[in-house]
Amino acid sequence: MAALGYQAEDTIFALSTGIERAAIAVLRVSGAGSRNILLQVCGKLPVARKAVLRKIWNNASTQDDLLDEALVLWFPGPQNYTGEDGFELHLHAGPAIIRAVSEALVNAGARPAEPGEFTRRAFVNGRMDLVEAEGIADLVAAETDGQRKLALAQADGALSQLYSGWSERLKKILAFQEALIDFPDEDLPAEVEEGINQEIQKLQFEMQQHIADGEHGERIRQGVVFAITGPPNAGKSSLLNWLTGRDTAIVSSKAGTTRDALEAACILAGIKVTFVDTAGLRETDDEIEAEGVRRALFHVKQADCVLQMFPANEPPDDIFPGATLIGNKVDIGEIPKTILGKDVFAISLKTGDGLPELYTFLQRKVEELTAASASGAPLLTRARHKAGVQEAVRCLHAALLQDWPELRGEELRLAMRALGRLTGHVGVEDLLDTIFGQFCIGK
Ligand SMILES: Nc1nc2c(c(=O)[nH]1)N(C=O)[C@@H](CNc1ccc(C(=O)N[C@@H](CCC(=O)O)C(=O)O)cc1)CN2
Ligand SMILES: Nc1nc2c(ncn2[C@@H]2O[C@H](COP(=O)(O)OP(=O)(O)OP(=O)(O)O)[C@@H](O)[C@H]2O)c(=O)[nH]1
Repeated sequence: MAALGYQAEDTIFALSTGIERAAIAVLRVSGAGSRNILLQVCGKLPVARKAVLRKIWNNASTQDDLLDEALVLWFPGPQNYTGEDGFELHLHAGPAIIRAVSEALVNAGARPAEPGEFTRRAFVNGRMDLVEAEGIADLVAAETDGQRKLALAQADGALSQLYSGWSERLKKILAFQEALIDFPDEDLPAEVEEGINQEIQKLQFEMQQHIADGEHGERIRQGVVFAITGPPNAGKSSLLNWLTGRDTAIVSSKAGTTRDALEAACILAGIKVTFVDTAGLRETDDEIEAEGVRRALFHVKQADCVLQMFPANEPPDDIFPGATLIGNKVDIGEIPKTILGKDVFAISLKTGDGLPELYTFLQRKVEELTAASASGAPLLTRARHKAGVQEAVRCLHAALLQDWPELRGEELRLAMRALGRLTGHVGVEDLLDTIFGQFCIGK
């Protein structure tokens, strides 16, 4: 199973806790040499899976170099995270202690782990599939409640079950299909073929629905993007600063202050939301400002939602398709209730008028953009999953068009293969370096 250059037989170690100042540091060790290495640094094997207080030595047999007194956990394989022997040292987190104990582990035969190598071993040893492993990476990186829930469902196997459930159903279809090939002369009822077609169509529909809902999963994982646009001096920077509670953007009364797109993120309704404050949109001879306007248009096109702002007494003539209209500075002038039939939020960033209503609206919008699937099925979260499911849909489509049972069976097998590559049950050696290289060290 191991990819070229991947050393599965080494015993690896890493600092699994953060590198900033902390009270405790966990060094995690995994691999066949764990037992001997643990004996060398702490003398005696603790009871399995129980925390015990032990002295840590450079070499326990001579007891001449005491490094720390720490909690030690012995995790014999295969019933543990990686599926191979391992242990943990919960040390006092002084950098000198971490360095000295790391050196002792190297002296005893361990080597530093590559990013994601513990989880890669868990995958290689059959403790989890690829989709679950990706869920663990997302769990470690989760900053918002939305990301946490999504990653947990994935790490717990909900998404894997969806994919392996589809595989199982394909396997059944294939079995019926084989029966049609093997017994062409037996009068198999016409319903069998009809049933096969219906089941393929049903699968295809569910997969397409999963891809469509997947946009929400990708938004939860990567964040929703709101572009704030409008003429110079509308108050875009002021809105951005209010939304994020920080002085991110320069606010000034000189029109054209914001020339480049400025980004700031906050958490709304449990979701990461990035607001992009774009340059004021206007005709300009200034080359730098013109570039700013070009970038603004780019961000507006990319955004999940556009907030189009204008100052009192200057309602826009054009509305971006789908934009939410916000009229600012209601404290100094007129703001129409609607423009071209669209509702307008009248606010004042100076007095705070209308801001609670706008905030509630933005929360609703975020919820709408990241809502769970109607079927309750777990959401797709990555481009890799989307590509895999799309490939399976393509094969099912080809199978439906295929009259020859043998060729149709081949398309069904290709669809199964696409799903198998998702969970890592078939040929993924070429993918592993890319997937696990994105993890942090110690995971
Ligand atoms: N100190 C510490 N905390 C940690 C981890 C760790 O490795 N060390 N984890 C690591 O990422 C996570 C917990 N994940 C784990 C997953 C499985 C097993 C494990 O030993 N599983 C066995 C036995 C299960 C049982 O006792 O019920 C198994 O599944 O067979 C341990 C930790 C989060 N917290
Ligand atoms: N009276 C009043 N002034 C406001 C309000 N909101 C913002 N301003 C002022 O309007 C000016 C422009 O605000 P900005 O937030 O810099 O506007 P902008 O749209 O980012 O402008 P550019 O950077 O030029 O694109 C500043 O002097 C703000 O203090 C408001 O609700 N009422």
